[in-house]
Parts: sequence; C-alpha cells; structure tokens
Amino acid sequence: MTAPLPLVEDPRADVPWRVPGLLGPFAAAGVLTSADVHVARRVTGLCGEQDESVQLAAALAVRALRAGSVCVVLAEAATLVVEPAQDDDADPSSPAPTPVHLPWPEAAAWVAAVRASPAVADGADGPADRPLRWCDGRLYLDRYWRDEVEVRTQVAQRLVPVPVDPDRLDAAVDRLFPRAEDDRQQAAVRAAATSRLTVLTGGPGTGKTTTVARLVAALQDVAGPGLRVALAAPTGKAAARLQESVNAELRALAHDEDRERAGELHAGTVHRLLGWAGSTTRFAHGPGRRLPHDVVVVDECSMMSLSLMARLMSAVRPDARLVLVGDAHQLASVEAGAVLGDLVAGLDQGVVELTREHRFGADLAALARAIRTGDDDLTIALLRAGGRHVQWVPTTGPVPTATDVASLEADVRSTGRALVEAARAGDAARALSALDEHRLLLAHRRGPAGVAHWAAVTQDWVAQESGGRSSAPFPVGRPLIVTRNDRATGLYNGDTGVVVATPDGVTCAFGAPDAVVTVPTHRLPATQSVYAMTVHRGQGSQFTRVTALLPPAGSPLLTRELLYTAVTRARELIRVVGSEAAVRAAVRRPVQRASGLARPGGLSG
Ligand SMILES: Nc1ncnc2c1ncn2[C@@H]1O[C@H](COP(=O)(O)OP(=O)(O)OP(=O)(O)O)[C@@H](O)[C@H]1O
Repeated sequence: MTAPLPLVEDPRADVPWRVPGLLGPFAAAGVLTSADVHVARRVTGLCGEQDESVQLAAALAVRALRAGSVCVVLAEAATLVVEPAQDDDADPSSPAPTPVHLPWPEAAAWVAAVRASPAVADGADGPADRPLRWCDGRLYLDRYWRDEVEVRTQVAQRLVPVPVDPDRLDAAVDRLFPRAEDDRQQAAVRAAATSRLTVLTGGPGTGKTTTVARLVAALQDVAGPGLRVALAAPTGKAAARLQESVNAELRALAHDEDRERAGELHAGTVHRLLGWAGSTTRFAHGPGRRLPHDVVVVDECSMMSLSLMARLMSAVRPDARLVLVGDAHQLASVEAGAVLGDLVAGLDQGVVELTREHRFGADLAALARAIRTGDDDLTIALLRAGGRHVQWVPTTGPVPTATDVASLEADVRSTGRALVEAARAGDAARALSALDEHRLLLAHRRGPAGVAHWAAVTQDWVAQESGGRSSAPFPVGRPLIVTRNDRATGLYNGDTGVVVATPDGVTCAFGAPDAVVTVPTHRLPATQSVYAMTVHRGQGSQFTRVTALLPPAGSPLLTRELLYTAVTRARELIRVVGSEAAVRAAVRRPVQRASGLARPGGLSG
C-alpha cells in the first residue's frame, strides 16, 4: 500500500489557490489576496458585471484599503510593487520590492470600462446605490468616497469666521500666553476662538497639550462661561494621558478666574464619546443626534481613520468648535486614511503648526526632525554622533548578534528587575514607573525581527534576573497589555499594567504611578504580556528610554513614519539597533496613502 501523498500547502495562505483569467497573474504575483479577489467579484457580480478588467480595478480598490489608502489611482496602478503593506509574515530579509510585469489592461479602455460599469457610480453625481465610485481618476468603495465627502463638507462648513469680542480675545491671549515668542500658541488660541475647526499639529513636546488647556480657558472666557467641553483621543491610554496633562496645566493657570472657568475636564475615547454600539460604523451620535458639547478637542488624531473622522465630524454640532490635535508625521491609523496629514498638507487656513520643542533633548529633537524631513544623511550623521539622548548600534548581519543587543539586554534586565521587585513588594506605583522606564519597539509582529521572538528573549532575560519563569497564570511582576476595550473595568485596548502582590493575593495595577487603578485578575479583559510591542502599539505613549530594533532594509514595514514614531516615543533616550541600510531605507520611504483629500484642491471641492 502506498502512503498518501502529503498535502502541499501554499506557504502564503493569502494567495488564492487558483484564480482563473485576468486576475490570476495578479494573485500569483502576490499583488492581490484571495480576499481582494473575493470581495471584488462579489461586489461586481451583484451588479451583473462580468468584465474582468472592472473586477481587477475593484480588487485593486480593496487592496488599496489594506495598505491604508482610501482609493486606488488607476493611472498609477501599473507602477505597483509587490509589497504586502501590513504583512507581518513578509520575510524581512528578502530583497527590496521590485516592480512586477503584469498584464495590465490598456489604460483608456480600462477607465472607460470602469466608468461604464453597472457596479460603478461615475462621478460625484453618479447614482447613490452602486458599490463602487469613480471620481477624479480614483476608484473607491463607495462608503469611503462618502466619508471623504463628509469630511470635505464639514471642513468647508466649519472654516467660517465665528464672531468674538476682539478686545476680550486679545486680553485672554495676552494673559494665557504673555511671551511674544509663543506666537504659534497664541495663534492656536485665536484660531480656536474664531473658527469652528482648528487643526493643531506639532512634534512631541512642542506644547500641544499646554495649548489645548489654555485654549479651553480662553474659550470659556470669550465664548463662555459654562461651555461644555469634550476631550477625547483614539485610544484609552492616550485619553488618560490627555486628561492628566490638560488638568495639570489647568490647575497651574496663573489667574484664578481662568482656573475656575475651565474647571476639571474628563477625557475618553472617541468611540466612547460617539456612543459606540459594538460595530465600527454604528454610533449613537451622528447627524441625527449630535453631541451636546460646545467644544470638542481630539488628541492623537494621526491615529484616526477616515471613517472615524467622518463620524466624529458629523456628530459635532455645526455651531460647536472642533479642535483636532496631533503629529501629522507619525504613523497613520491602522485603517484606511491619513486625514490629519491630508488636512495639515491641504488646508490653507485653520492649521497651526507648533515647532518649538520644549521638552525634547536637543539631539533627540534634531534626530526626529532629520527623519521627518527625509534627510537620511543627516539622520545617519546624528545617529553616529550619538549623545546623551541618542544611541545607535549599527548592525551588520540580518539578525542582531548578542553584542548588538548587549545594551538592550542591560536595560531590559535592570528595568525588569526593578519591576518585579516593586511588584513583589506590592508597590504598584513604583512598578508602574518601572514599566514605563524602557520599552522595546519593533516593526513586525512575527519573524526574526518581530515582537513574538523578542518578547520571548526579553522575558527570559527578566526571568533570569528574578529567579526563573513562573507557571502561574498571573506571575507577580508580569507586564500586561489590554487587548480589548472593556467598559466594566474601564480598561481600554492598549492600556498597560503590571501584576502586583497584595496581602490578599495578586491583583493588576494600571494607570499612572500617581493614579493607580487596581483590577482583580478575575475581572481582567483579554490581556497579553508586554515585554516588547509594535511601534503601532506604542503610538500614543511615551517611555523614558526606547529601543527601536529595526528589521533589515528589505522589510516593507520600514518607513519614515515608523522610524519617526519610534524615535518620538522616547522621553530621554532613543536607542536604534539596526543597519545603516535599514535606517536609510526607512527615512527615504514616506508612506503614501492615496485619498481624494490629498489631491491638489481635494479639501475644497
Ligand atoms: N510656551 C511654552 N513655554 C515654555 N514651556 C512650554 C510652553 N508650552 C509648553 N511648554 C512645556 O513643554 C513641555 C511639553 O509641552 P506639552 O506636553 O504641551 O507638549 P505636547 O506637544 O503636548 O507633547 P506630546 O505630544 O509629547 O504630548 C511641558 O513641560 C510644557 O509645560
């Protein structure tokens, strides 16, 4: 009897087993996944569209969403390179992506077929009931086009002058920002007072949060008192940080009346503010039931997707003031869209950029600036020069050696030991401080330069420091990250905490060292250990010291925004472990997300 042949599986599960016809070579080349093909066939099929070139265009629109773009620019489709945008399984040691030669349809005939398709609404005035939309050379899934229209309309409606007493405003600005050199912060207060939309952008430590607090105080004076103010951020962690810093700043205001008028503010997630009803698109608040607030301030807006921004804008009362705050150079949202970046780049009014770094060490700030401006020579020079705040371990092989990671290891061991000791002593505040002392950030989740591998390595180092691994479900000293929002405990996806000993057993401490929240282990929502995290996960948080361990230069995840976001997570020290080629590849590679808002004039019509 012959043994059955072993089943041979395609190692890339996202490549369809067999895609016939025109889409076949695109699937085989890895440009399209089975999900892209499936969704495209379904949406076109429902409308009776059999033309394969239209199916291809639809599949590319679906693919674009995976890569963070809102639409596909069909004329540029043939310049596609094979690079799975968020693909963790991509082998980072593989060579850089290369253009692929594929059977692209002839351009003019392709566009004509798409525009004439019963699945496609042609232009802004096209039918409202089709799954796809063609507009200005871009093909969208219709839902995303509607979100863009919503944002564009809201922006136009909100950027109209709001009358306020000019003398009163002058007096408030002079009181709150008396120094002439704080002219940008003054401008932000003026913008927020005189417009219903203000975009406040700037790198870390440029005074955004300080400005938010003082502009709230100014608004309570010139448009209040008694304005209802909502503060929000895309993640619970970012919201907690915002609340803490804004209230600290409000308490420190020099004038009693400003302090009294502003009061104490609460911040929550954007989802919570909008009354999230358990699905990503259904919210209690919207155009039919607006938020009651007079002022809505949202921080960390770089993390907001197009869809969430559209929902937010349509839920804020037309006569309320909306202030969007964030660093437009950071990684954009995991979902499609880079609205903050589009607004900062495209608006000729309503945007205030803060540029003076107040907190950052000078060499850290210079490094962040070099990366942000795409200057790879300067980035390398600054890394090489090093300093009190910058360390570089240039690696040469595809995988870092023990020597390459020696300084990382020393940091992980010392902070790990401090964390475990504090947790064993039941000192939650000290354990939480130790938790934010150092963080290892990576681009990938899996693979040799991924979180899974490095979390295991660092966990071993910590275990060696603290008397071995424990098999307990919640070992004392284990750092945890929450992976799901949980109303019952008030914990949010991304919150980090630590397991601490108490006289009654173990519990988990979350929050800031001066505002500890304890949650018994049996009430915890889903959590994971957090010995290392992706840069995406680290967004919205800062740590005293950060090690960014870069994948090899060929990794598709290595981008300017990724490196900038990693570097700007550090308060005191950024250590980069990676090759010169990887650093240069990152700096030279800004993420390009296609959207109709980003095109010239895309925000005005
Ligand atoms: N005009 C100013 N003059 C002097 N110091 C300032 C000024 N504005 C802000 N600061 C100080 O600079 C530091 C950073 O300010 P802030 O936290 O507001 O920046 P940020 O842009 O919100 O930073 P991040 O994005 O990291 O949260 C704070 O210590 C703050 O007190």
